[in-house]
Amino acid sequence: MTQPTDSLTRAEDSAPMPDLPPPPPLHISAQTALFLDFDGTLVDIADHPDDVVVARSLPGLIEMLSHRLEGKLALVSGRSLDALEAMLGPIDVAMAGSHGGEFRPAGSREIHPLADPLPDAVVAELSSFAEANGGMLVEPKPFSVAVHYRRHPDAKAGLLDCAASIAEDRGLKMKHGKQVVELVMPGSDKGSAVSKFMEREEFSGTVPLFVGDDVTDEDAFNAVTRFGGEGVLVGPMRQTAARWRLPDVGAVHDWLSSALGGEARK
Ligand SMILES: O=P(O)(O)OC[C@H]1O[C@H](O[C@H]2O[C@H](CO)[C@@H](O)[C@H](O)[C@H]2O)[C@H](O)[C@@H](O)[C@@H]1O
Repeated sequence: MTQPTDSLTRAEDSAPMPDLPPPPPLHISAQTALFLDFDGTLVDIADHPDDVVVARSLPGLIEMLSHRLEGKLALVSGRSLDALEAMLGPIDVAMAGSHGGEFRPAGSREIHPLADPLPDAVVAELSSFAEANGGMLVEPKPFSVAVHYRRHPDAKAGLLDCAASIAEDRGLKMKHGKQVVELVMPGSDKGSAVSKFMEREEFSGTVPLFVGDDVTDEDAFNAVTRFGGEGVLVGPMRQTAARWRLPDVGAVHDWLSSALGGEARK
C-alpha cells in the first residue's frame, strides 16, 4: 500500500497492523540487487546526526556484499553523499544521497545530480525559523535541507507549518522523517533513486530488495515492488509497502552478514 512521504501523518500515529514475517535468508545470485538505507537501518538512530556510531565491520560488510553482488548494491540515503562518506570512509559502492538528489554509480567518484540544487533562500528561510525557535539543528545538503526537532519537540507543529508553507510557495516536496522535517527539490525521492539504478545495465534483470526504516523509505519500497522485488522494513511494525520486517539494526547486520558466511568476519 502506498504511503506519501510528504504526508503529515507519521507512521507511529497509524492504527495497529498485522505483523510482517522476517525476510528469508539473503541469497546472493546474479538476479539479486540490494538497496540499503543508512540511518535507522545500518546505524542506530542517535540524538544528533554526527553522533551515530558506525560499527567497525560495517564499511567492509557493505563493500564485500557489493563485490559479491558484482556491483548490484546501492546505499540510498537522505544524507548527502559527503556525509555518508564521512561516516563510512571512501568505500567504492553505488550511492544515492539527499533523498535521491545526488547519484553516484559504483566505480565512479562523479556525482550525477538528479534534481536542481535547492535555492539558498529556502535554507535561509528555514534557518531563520529554526534560530527563532530554540536553535533547531539545520542540515543543508546539495538538493535538500533538513531541520531536526529531536531536541525541540515543542517546535514540531510550528516547524511543520513553516516548512509546508515554504514548500507550497516554492513548489518543493516536504518529507517528515524521524524527528526531522525536510524540504527537497521535486523529483528527488528514494523511489526515483531506485528506478535510476534499475535502469542501469548492471542492475538489469535483477529482483531488487530495499531495506529501510523510515516513512521516507516507502517510496523505495513501492519502487522495488514495481520492479518485482520486495521491501524489508526495519523497526517496529507500521503501515508500510514492505513485505518483510527485521526488528532492528542488529538484525539487519546479522541478515546481511549471513549471506557472506564466514567471509563477513574476515
Ligand atoms: O535515509 P536515511 O539514511 O535514513 O537518512 C535519513 C535522515 O537521517 C539523519 O537524520 C536521522 O538520523 C539522525 C542520527 O541518528 C537523528 O538524529 C535524526 O533525528 C534522524 O532524523 C540525517 O541527519 C538526515 O539528513 C537524513 O535525511
